[in-house]
Amino acid sequence: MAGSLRLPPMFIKGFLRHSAMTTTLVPRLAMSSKAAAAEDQKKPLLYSFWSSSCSWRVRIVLSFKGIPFDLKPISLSKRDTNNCYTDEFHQINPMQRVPSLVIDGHTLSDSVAIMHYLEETRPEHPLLPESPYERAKVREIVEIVCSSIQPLQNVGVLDEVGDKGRLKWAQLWIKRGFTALESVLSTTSGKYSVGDKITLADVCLVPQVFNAKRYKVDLTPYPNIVRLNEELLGNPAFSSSHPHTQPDYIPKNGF
Ligand SMILES: O=C(O)/C=C/C(=O)CC(=O)CC(=O)O
Repeated sequence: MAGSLRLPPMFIKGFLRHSAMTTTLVPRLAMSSKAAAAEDQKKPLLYSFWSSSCSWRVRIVLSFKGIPFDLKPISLSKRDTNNCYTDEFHQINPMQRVPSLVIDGHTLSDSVAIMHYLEETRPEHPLLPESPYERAKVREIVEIVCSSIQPLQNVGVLDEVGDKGRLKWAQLWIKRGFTALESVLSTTSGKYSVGDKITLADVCLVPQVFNAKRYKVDLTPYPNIVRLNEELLGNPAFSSSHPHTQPDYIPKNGF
């Protein structure tokens, strides 16, 4: 895992705000300037927004696999000047949302595609189990979050729903999906969502719980989800990439 993960979050946050926004703090401090320049050249660039659950998925995978990267904040809000709705950003992400990752000479978009690319090209610290059955269960959980929950409650959809109904709408789809997830997890989970190793299922679960809290969903009916979320937030790959550690994080309404 990335060597920066043991630094206190406040140090990381302060450093990121005033530096090149890289997650490779400790390795870089120990590097010669020539080695650091070579490292910079091949480092992936992640376009990310602090509150985007899809961006957090990719940050977790990069951290878990120990892949150093640079980060460029792109906002999902039209009110911000660095928003994703510019012609320039359209060239990077045709859906005009985050995340996008520039890596190996390619520009990739859509968090699930990016996660699989990283898993296939950087198999160290695997995030898919070996058994086909367990892989299928991981993919089932990934699908529940990434197809049946998050797309129905993302900011673009909620903006269309409007201020009056947005909280109720977000809660409806999160609760529906969490009821299914809770049932799946009751048969698949060990220490983590599928067995005792961290997988892509966990990578998708934690950011979705963050969204659930944001939209004030009562998590009492979902004890497995709550237990797994607490366990995973103790892992450095999840805590170091948390939205509240991001350089573009703006505390708002206590969230
Ligand atoms: O890359 C994806 O899988 C999806 C991205 C989005 O829907 C944008 C986003 O991050 C919205 C959110 O999580 O609030």
